[in-house]
Amino acid sequence: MNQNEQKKAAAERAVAYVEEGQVLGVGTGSTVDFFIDALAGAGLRIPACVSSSERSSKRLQERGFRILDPNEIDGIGVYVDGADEIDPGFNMIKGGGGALTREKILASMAKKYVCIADGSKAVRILGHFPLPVEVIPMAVHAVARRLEAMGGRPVLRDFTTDNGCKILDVHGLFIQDPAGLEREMNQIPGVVTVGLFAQRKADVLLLGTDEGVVESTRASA
Ligand SMILES: O=C[C@H](O)[C@H](O)[C@H](O)COP(=O)(O)O
Repeated sequence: MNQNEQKKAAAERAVAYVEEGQVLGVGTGSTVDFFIDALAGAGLRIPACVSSSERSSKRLQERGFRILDPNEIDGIGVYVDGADEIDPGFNMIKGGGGALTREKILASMAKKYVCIADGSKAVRILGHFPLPVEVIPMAVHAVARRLEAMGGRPVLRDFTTDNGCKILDVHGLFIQDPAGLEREMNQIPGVVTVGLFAQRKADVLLLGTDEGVVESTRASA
């Protein structure tokens, strides 16, 4: 299977995790696009969705799904989203599509996070993929200097997020302590969200591979 076929296979498998009658959390990205299409074809009874981006909301609405503001609900049963990298402990780098802040909010509201990805996303150590950091526009230079002092090489993305903020993609990191780095970067004034998901990890991983979809559950310890 090529990369897109792996994404599609993982996305289609995720439909089995959707709980009928419950509000569904939907992330952002090319793998999630496949998921939305598969969901639309499945004919499940889904009262509404909350989504992590304008892009996904639009795709969902075009396929007949109702979108709610997360402020209108108390929690999410299942949240389905992709990842840019995921390590054996299910720590992730996310935000390649720029939706990291809303993704982190929805992931934090969800009982179960189902991660869908192609095989290239599974890594031993996070950091080959540049780490996205969403930043308040007036703090871009100050935050970039702090990230450089931490050993990274931040590059400003030519992009404005759905929240009106900017993204610094931090190259050159070799992330041996994802939770520690997430905490440390979160403390930098002007940082909205770090695209490291080490405090709220995925619970289930559906990984598309040449041999089919490999399904695994995070060890709770
Ligand atoms: O902001 C985007 C998200 O974190 C995506 O889940 C991530 O970038 C993976 O995207 P894709 O499914 O396109 O590889």
